[in-house]
Amino acid sequence: MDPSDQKFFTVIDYVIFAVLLAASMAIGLYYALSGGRQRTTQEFLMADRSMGCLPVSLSLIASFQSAVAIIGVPAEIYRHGTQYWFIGCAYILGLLIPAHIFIPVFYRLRVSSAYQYLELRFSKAVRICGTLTFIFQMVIYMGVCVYTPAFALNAVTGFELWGAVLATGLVCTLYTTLGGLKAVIWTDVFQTVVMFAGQLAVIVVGVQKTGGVADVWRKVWEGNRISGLDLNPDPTERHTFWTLGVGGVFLMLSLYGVNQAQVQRYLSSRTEKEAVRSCYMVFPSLQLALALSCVMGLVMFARYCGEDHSDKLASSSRDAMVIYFVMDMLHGLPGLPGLFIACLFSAALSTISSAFNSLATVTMEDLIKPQYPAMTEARATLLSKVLAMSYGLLCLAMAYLTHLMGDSVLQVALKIFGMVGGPILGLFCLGMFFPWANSIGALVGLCAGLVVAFWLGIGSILTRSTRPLPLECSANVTIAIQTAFNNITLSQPSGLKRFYSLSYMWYSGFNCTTVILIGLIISFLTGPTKEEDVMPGTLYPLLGKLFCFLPEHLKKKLCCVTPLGQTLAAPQRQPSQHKEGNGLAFPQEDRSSLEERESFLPETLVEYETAV
Ligand SMILES: O=C(O)CCCC[C@@H]1SC[C@@H]2NC(=O)N[C@@H]21
Ligand code: NA
Repeated sequence: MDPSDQKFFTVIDYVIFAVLLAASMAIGLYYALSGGRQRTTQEFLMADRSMGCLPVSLSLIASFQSAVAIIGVPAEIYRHGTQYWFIGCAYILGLLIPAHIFIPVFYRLRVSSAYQYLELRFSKAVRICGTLTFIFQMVIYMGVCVYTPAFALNAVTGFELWGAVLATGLVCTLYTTLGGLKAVIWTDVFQTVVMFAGQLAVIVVGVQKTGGVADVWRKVWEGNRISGLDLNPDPTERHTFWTLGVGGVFLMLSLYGVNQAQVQRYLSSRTEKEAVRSCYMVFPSLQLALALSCVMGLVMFARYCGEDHSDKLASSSRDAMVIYFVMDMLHGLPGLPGLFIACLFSAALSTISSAFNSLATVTMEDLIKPQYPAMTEARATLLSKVLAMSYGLLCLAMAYLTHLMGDSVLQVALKIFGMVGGPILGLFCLGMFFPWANSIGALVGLCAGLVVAFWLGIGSILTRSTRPLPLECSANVTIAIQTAFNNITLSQPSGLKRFYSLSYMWYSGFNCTTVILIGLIISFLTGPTKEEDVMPGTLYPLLGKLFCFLPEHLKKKLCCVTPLGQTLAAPQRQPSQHKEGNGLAFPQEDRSSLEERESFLPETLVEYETAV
């Protein structure tokens, strides 16, 4: 099927795509004109802290399930087999730890941005560095997310590339700017449904066109795409149970534990229990999303492995071949290509809108408001909208930068999370689990972690050794030859080369550990913080729980055993606060008022304790 002459899209397909954009716009407009009409930052950025756990859980998934996963994961499965599916094992701890450690800490401090925690625990400088690192990470990630669907479509169907990027970027910027977090969450819900529907349609049609489930399974099995449990402990092995199941936990924590986009959703929940429940509800839907994209890769393998499509497939980039497969399956079924396009752009829009909104929030809360505490609510809300708009335009520029990256988009996205998200995760862990850590240690730890992360990341790109091609799709090659082929041990890299060949799935864990180690060493060298000097509510007694077998007096000396801080009541009005309404008051109070607030036990804490 030659892309040029095929008429891919009938009118109905364009209509479906247009309906998706229009529906997203409508939701944005609805929230701009209803409720508080987005007149306060409390509503615009925090959805009035009124959200239920179902929309929040679907929005949590949508934030980091973009076209990158929908295109990148099937391409991954097609080339390397189902080893990647083991990342699903990382979802267990990757969601339990955020639910029972990070959410309680953030929720009880009643912060609006995750980085306020860093000021409470360390200092304003640490907060600003954390915020800037987050902004850097999300701006690059946004570029990948806008670019992926548009580029892949253009490569296969000639679908107007920059027109699609502009349409996506503008529609997304508009409804995010108009409707705030409420609009972003509800469009995420709608877009997640479209995302699942589109992938399901491709799988059903694909299986049916490839001779049914039995045939698909046989072809996939013979092409040995079903990877077994690979327990190879070698950390330079790209995908094994350890790199995905354990390394993946750190990746998940950097996203679902401390990433502002997710923290903002937890904080927009009605109660702490709702936030914890929404985190639990992410698990089944995330497994479903992973299964859909993996099965899509298997069906694609079954479809093409027998026949020789390698010339056409090889011509387009590895990621675009997924679109090639989809168009091959769906063309001639009016409406379905349009549904998949809508699915692709829904995945992109829901991620980009979350990124815009979280970027506007942290820029407002962490960089601007502390400088202008007397800013009026109206001006602050207007500025937040201007920020959402400007981040939208910046993202289009980043999309062009992605054009130059060239690697598989899934790999690029996961590397960004590992290189930048890992150190941020390390910063929060340093603050929450180690009472001795001080501000200097945190700052030096973060900087050192970022330097090492970029040294490793860039080093791995520059020294990318041409590993033996993975199992090619020649079904008739006997497994013996394949395994022999795969076991060709390249001259095992040594020293620095070995360091550069660390699997990218270990980046999050490696960089997080670097920040913690360096942060602790510097803290001890510059005078460790005493536990009683730490702001209450900013420590989690992880070490106390891990060493629960130690006698009490040893535990007291060794590590913090203070129970987790209590839910602090809604922040009192402060003289410095602006006149209208109680905007995003965050705990700038001095220690005394915090202790005073600690005195009573607000309902949410009791509720939470009984729930868990
Ligand atoms: O889809 C993307 O935009 C990024 C790729 C997936 C990011 C990680 S992988 C583990 C977790 N599961 C998801 O669906 N997203 C995150
Ligand atoms: Na998404």
